[in-house]
Amino acid sequence: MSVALTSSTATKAVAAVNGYHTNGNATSNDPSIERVQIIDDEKRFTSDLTPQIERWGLQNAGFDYDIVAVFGSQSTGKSTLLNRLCGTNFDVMDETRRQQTTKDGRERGEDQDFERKSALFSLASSEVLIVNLWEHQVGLYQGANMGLLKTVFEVNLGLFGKKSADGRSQRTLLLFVIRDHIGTTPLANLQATLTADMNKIWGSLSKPPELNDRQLSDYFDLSFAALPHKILVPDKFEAGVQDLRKRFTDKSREDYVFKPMYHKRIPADGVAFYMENIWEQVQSNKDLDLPTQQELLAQFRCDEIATVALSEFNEQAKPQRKPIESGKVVEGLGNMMRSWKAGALARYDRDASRYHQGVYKRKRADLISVIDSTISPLFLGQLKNLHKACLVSFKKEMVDGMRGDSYDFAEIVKTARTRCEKRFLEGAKEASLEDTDWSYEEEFTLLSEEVKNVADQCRKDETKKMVNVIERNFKRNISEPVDLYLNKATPDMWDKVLKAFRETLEKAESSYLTKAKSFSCTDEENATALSTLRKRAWLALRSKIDEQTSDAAFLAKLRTHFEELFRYDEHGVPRVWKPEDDIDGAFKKAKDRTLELIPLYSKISPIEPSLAYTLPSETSDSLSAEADDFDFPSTLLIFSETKAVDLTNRFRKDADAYYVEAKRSTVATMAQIPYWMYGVLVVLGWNEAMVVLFNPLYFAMLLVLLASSWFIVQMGLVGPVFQVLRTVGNEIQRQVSNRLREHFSEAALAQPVRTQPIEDQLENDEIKQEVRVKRERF
Ligand SMILES: Nc1nc2c(ncn2[C@@H]2O[C@H](COP(=O)(O)OP(=O)(O)OP(=O)(O)O)[C@@H](O)[C@H]2O)c(=O)[nH]1
Repeated sequence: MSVALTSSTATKAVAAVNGYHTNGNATSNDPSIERVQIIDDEKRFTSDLTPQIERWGLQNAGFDYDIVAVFGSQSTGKSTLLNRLCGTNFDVMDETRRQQTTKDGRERGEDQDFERKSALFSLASSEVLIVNLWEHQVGLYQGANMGLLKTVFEVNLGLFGKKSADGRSQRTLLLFVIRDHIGTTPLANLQATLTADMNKIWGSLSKPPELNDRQLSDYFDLSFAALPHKILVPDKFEAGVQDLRKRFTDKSREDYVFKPMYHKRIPADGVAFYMENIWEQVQSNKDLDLPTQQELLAQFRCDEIATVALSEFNEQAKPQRKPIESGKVVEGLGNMMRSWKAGALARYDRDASRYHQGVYKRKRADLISVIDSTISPLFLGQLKNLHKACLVSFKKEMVDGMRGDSYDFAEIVKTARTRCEKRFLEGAKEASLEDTDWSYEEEFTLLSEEVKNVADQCRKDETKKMVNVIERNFKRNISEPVDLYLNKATPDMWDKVLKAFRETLEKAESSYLTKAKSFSCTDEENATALSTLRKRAWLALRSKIDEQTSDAAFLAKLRTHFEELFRYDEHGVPRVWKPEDDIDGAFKKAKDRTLELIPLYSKISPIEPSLAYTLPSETSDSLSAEADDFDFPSTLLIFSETKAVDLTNRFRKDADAYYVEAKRSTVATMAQIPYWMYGVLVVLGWNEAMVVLFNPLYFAMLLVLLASSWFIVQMGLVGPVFQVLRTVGNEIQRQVSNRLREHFSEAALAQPVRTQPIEDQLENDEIKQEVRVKRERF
C-alpha cells in the first residue's frame, strides 16, 4: 500500500504540502481512500493523521507501507500522475479552465522559507521523490525548478549527511518523470542531461566541511521515466503510466522503486508522530538530526506501547489482588504471572521492536522492571499466605497424628514438617518468576522456625500430658501401700512407706524415659521433667499422708490403737471388766502407748537412714504455670508441736470416755442378780413347777411352747422374735409407766440409790465435769 504526498514547484512548494490535500473533500465515503491535509494553510500539523492512518488500516502495518512525494512545477500533471500510479483521488485541474489545484505561492505571498521547509519535509518523510517535469524543461535550470532542488540537496545533506545510529546512510530515490515526451530526444539523452545537471548542482552545493567529499550517489539514486503526451497520444500516455505503475507495485522488478533501503524504518503507527516532529523541527529551523528524531520517536512510541501493554497486564493482574490480600493461596499464580508478563512483553515486542533498537531495549528493560514491581506484591502476598496455610496444615497434621493412644511423636513431627516444607517450597518456586531477584528464602526460614516452635510446643504439651498421666498412675499406685503402712503404726512404718515410694517412683521414671525417647526430648528437658515428676510424686505422697493424718483420721487411728490395747487382751479377745480388774493400770498403759504414736506420725523419718528421701528445695514444677514456693524439709513435718499437743488433748478426752465406759460396765456387772437367788427361786418355785408338769393342760401348753421355741430356733427367727418382744415390752413398759406416773407422785418414785459418783474416780477435771453434766442431764 502506498501513501502519496505531493510537492510543487519552486514557487508552489509551500502550497505543495497543503496542495496535497487542498481540495481535500473526500470524493468517496470509503475511509480507506479518504484524504487528509497534513499541514494546513496556517502551517499547523494536523491532529487527524493518526486516526486517518488507522482508518487506512495501516496502524499495525509496521514497515509495510511506503511514502512517495512529488515535486514539480505547477500544473505539470502531478495529481494526474499520482491518481494513476497510486490510486489516489486528488483533484485534477479542469483542462478548460487552467486553474491550479495546488495553492499558489501568489495566494500566500512569496514565501521562500515555507517553500524550502515543505520541500525539506517532503524529502525527509518520503522514500521516493518524483521530480515531475515537461520534456522541454530538461536542461533549463530555472524552468525545471532546479534552484529549489539545489536547496533541497543542500538541506538534505544536513539531514542525512550523518550516518544513522545503525551505521547506514539514509538513501532516497529521485525518480524523474519526463512528461510529454515526444520521442525526438531519446530518454537516454535526457537522462544524461539530467544526471549531468544533478551532479553540477551537487558540485555547487555549499557542504559542511566534514561532508565535503561526499558524492550525490552517496545519498541519492537517480531513476528516470518518460510519459507520452497525454492530449496528443492519450492511449500511449495511459499505457506508459500503467507501465510506470508496475515499478510501484511489482516487487519482483529490478527497477521497483520502493526498495527497502529507501525506507525510513518508521513503523506505521509512529509515522504521524515522526512527521509532526520533523515538521516542528523544520518549523523552528533547528538543525535536523534524523537519528535523534528517530530516537525521540522511539522513546515516545515505546512509552506509548509499553503503557498499553502495561494497562492490559494490569487488567489481568487486578482480579488476583483481592484473593491474595484476603489471605488466599492462589493456585497457579506463578503460571498466571508468567503468562501476563510474557503477553505484555510480546505485545511490546510486536509493536516496539521496529523502533530504534537502543531505545526499544532500554524501554523494554523499564517495562520489565515495572511489571516485576507490579506483581512482586502478589508474589510476596502469595508467600505469606502460603506460609500461613502451611503452618495451619502442619498444626492440624500434628493434632490429628496425636489423636490416637499410641503414636510416635518424633515420626509425626518429621512427616508433618517434611510435608509442610515441601508444600511451601513447591508453592514458592511456582510463584517465583525467572529473571527476577525475588527470593523466598527469608519466608522459608521464618516458616521453619515457626514449625519448630509449634513442634516444640506440642512436645512440651505432650511431655506435660505424659508427666500428668504418669503422675496419676503414681498416685494410684502409691495410695494402697501408704494406706496400708500408715494404718498399722509400727516403728518402721516410714521405712516401709518410703521404700514403696521409691519403688513406685522408679517405675514412673523409667516409664517416662521410655516414652520420652520418641519425643526426642533433650537431656535438659528430660532432667527438668524428671525433677518435676519427682517433686509431684513427693507431693502426691505427702497429700496421701495428709489424708491419712487428717485430724479425724488420725484421732480415729489413735482410738483404734487405744481400743486394741485397752478393750482387747493380748490374744485379741474383748475384755469384760470385773470390779477386781486393774482398769486404771490398763487404761494408763494403753493411753501412754497410744500417745507414743503422735511423735511417730509427726515426722517422716525412717529408721534406716539410706531410705531417707531428699529433694532440692529449688525444684520447680516447670510443667505447671503456677508459681510455687516448695520447701522440701517442711514437707517432712506432719504435725507441729502445737498440733501434737492439741491432738494429745483431744485423744485424752476420747480415752477418758473409754475409761468411763469401762468403769460403768463394772457397775453394771455389780448390779446383776446374785447366784444364790436362783437357788431360792428353785426352792420356792418347786411346787409351781410340779403343778405345771403334772397338770395335762399346763403340760400340753408347755409342750406347745417348747415346740414353738424349737421351731423358732430352727428357722433362725430368734432375733426377730426377741425384737418383737422387746418392742412390745417397751411399749407395755411405757404404757405402764405413764399410768403409774398418773397415780403416784414424783417424790414417791424418785428414790435414787446413793452410790459414790463415778466422776470422783477420774483424774481429769475437765472429764469429771463433763461426766457430771451428762449424768445430771440423764
Ligand atoms: N499536456 C499534458 N497535459 C497533462 C498531462 N497530465 C495532465 N495534464 C493536464 O494538465 C492539467 C493539470 O493537471 P494536474 O494533474 O491538475 O496538474 P498539477 O500539477 O496537479 O496541478 P497543480 O496541483 O495545480 O500544480 C490538467 O488539465 C491535466 O489534464 C500530460 O502529461 N500532458
